[in-house]
Amino acid sequence: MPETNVVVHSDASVLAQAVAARLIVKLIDAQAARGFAGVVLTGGRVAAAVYRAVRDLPARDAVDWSRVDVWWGDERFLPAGDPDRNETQAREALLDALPLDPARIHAMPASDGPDGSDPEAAAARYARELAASARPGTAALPHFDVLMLGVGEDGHVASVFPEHPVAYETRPVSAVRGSPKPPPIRITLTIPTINTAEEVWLVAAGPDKAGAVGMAMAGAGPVQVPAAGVSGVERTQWLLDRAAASEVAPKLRSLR
Ligand SMILES: O=C(O)[C@H](O)[C@@H](O)[C@H](O)[C@H](O)COP(=O)(O)O
Repeated sequence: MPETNVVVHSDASVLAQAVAARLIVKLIDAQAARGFAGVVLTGGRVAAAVYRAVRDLPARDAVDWSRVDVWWGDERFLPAGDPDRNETQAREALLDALPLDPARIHAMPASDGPDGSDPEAAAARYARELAASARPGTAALPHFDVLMLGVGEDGHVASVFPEHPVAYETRPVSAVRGSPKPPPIRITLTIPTINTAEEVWLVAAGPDKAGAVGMAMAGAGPVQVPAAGVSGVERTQWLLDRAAASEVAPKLRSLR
């Protein structure tokens, strides 16, 4: 039976440190169990703080980074190297400091890549890349040990926005046009794909996220609040600071 944990930390800085430590342990355990680990990164300020905390933790060297597959949950559809790309920000905050196998860093296509400015073609390309790394016996997806998500003020996760057509998508990867959060064109894993991850971590900090987090945990619909529609096969972790947890029913919290 999948479980849901809610862990509330005192502030955004402690949250980032705690999530970084949790991620390192998760990757170590995954490698001990299966020899490799798959992590799905996201974008945003909270995620970037976690990446910097991982970079600065000496325990990071306990992970065999050469056997970690790095995927993205979503990407802003911009030219390669654009500072607003989630890949660019993750590389600057963490990945460039790690002895990763470049072939195991699976960035989503850029808008100046092989598919040019066609986000649908780029989304299809990423779906093929996922399928090429799929677990034996599954159709289309690799094993994601942990899939990280930020939470938007409107309740979006990755680039699945409330009431947006992408919230109904069942294909593994989708283009997103008209994103309410700039830039307007993105690529995203869809909710069904997100929900194949062994663990889904929703990481949120600050009072502006309290409403979305509160609604998601109070049973809002997944189209109105996409954060309500995600869960890990084994575990869903809500990793919050006190401000983001301020509208979560006290009985659902485990204060740290
Ligand atoms: O491309 C993006 O912007 C992210 O993938 C997005 O889903 C982000 O995680 C949330 O909007 C939270 O962002 P903050 O942590 O900056 O609030």
